[in-house]
Amino acid sequence: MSGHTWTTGPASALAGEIVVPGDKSISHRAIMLAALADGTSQVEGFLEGEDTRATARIFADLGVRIETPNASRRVVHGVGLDGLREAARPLDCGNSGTGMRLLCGVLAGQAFASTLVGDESLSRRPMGRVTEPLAAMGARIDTRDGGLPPLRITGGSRLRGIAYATPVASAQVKSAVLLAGLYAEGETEVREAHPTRDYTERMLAAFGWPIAFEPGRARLAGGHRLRATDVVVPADFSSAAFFLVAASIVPGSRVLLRAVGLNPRRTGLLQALRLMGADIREHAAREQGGETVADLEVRHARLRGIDVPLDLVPDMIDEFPALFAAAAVADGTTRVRGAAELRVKESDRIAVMAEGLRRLGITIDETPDGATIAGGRLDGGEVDSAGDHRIAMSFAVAGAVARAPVRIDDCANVATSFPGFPALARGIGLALAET
Ligand SMILES: O=C(O)C1=C[C@@H](OP(=O)(O)O)[C@@H](O)[C@H](O)C1
Ligand SMILES: C=C(OP(=O)(O)O)C(=O)O
Repeated sequence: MSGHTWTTGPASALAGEIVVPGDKSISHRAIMLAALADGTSQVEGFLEGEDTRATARIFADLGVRIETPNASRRVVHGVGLDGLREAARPLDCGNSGTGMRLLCGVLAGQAFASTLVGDESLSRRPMGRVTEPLAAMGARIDTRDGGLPPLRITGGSRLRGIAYATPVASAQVKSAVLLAGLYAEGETEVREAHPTRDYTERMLAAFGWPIAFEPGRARLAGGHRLRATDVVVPADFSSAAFFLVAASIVPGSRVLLRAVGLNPRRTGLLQALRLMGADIREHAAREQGGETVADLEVRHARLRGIDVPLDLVPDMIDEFPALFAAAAVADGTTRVRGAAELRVKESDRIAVMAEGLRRLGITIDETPDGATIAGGRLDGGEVDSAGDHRIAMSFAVAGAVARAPVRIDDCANVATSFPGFPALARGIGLALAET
């Protein structure tokens, strides 16, 4: 396991080629759909993170045989849509909102009861956003304190399809409803005011389930089967993001990130960084497992502050901690609005980033749905990641251009999405020590 405290020091030019691990969103979904399919599926490029391993462990607890012939590969012996068995213990989603919310949809359709639990952070995250539409479909799910985990899903309910307009831009909510829709009578439709990542839709289609989808709308009916399919998981853009920012801000840098997934619903940060003046080029764009991937070459550039366009927000929702780090060292002011969702992630990412950047001498004003960040020179100091993987990695990157070492506390959860980050970071020249 990676150390719990990191110290980063000033870095000179970053250089090298790296391959970041597999996409977290796709890895979760690959296990879930392969488990519910008829036949055996291979998953290649599976993210060996704690979040996605928790999902695989849960399906094993539900009676699915999952083999690990080697790291980053899973062989999933699907049990068919109605082949899951009641687990002998509560199902532990760990730190993963994606795992818990998508599983809610799957488990609402089972004949048996299940309990979903999570770690301290996940136990504070809102689940009403999935339990409410699932209840409207006929599911019975009990929560703690009006919407928090643990979740007790009664099972055995007859589900009915619904037409649902999501009140928050959330691929997790959309996916939970669509997955319950597999078990529902009639048609299930989800509409979104702001389109979100469409991996559930794409993967359902790849597993042979009839589904119609376009940005902002997805529609399917119950009563079909999933057919085993091999899945190739591309490298996670959200993990690449830290290196895009690092190489952009450290003078003299040139870093090549190989075969990064560039689903348009994920690459808002790429556009935001380019608006800030970043020099990021895409090479050898190609298809891999139904997704576009490309090699990203990033060179140092002088960044300037921007007003982050509102329509980019859902496409970069996990990248705001990294964007805040870039904004902190850019010339001028960066304004983020329309990003209230950041307050209900693994931590309150607006508050935790603001607190840490202030400790490093940056002026930042919080608003309920964003922040105004005055770019400047970072001092050294001590910051707390609040156990949030993306905050820890963002400060590790920011520390490379601070005047003095930055100590980052509570970094163990980086293993949830990006095991091996410290070694890869050191490999391109970041000075990162773990204790
Ligand atoms: O569907 C997914 O795989 C995810 C959706 C997003 O969450 P929301 O649906 O809560 O926006 C994102 O933050 C998370 O990291 C992964
Ligand atoms: C929000 C995240 O994940 P999840 O919701 O799955 O915990 C994330 O990885 O930044």
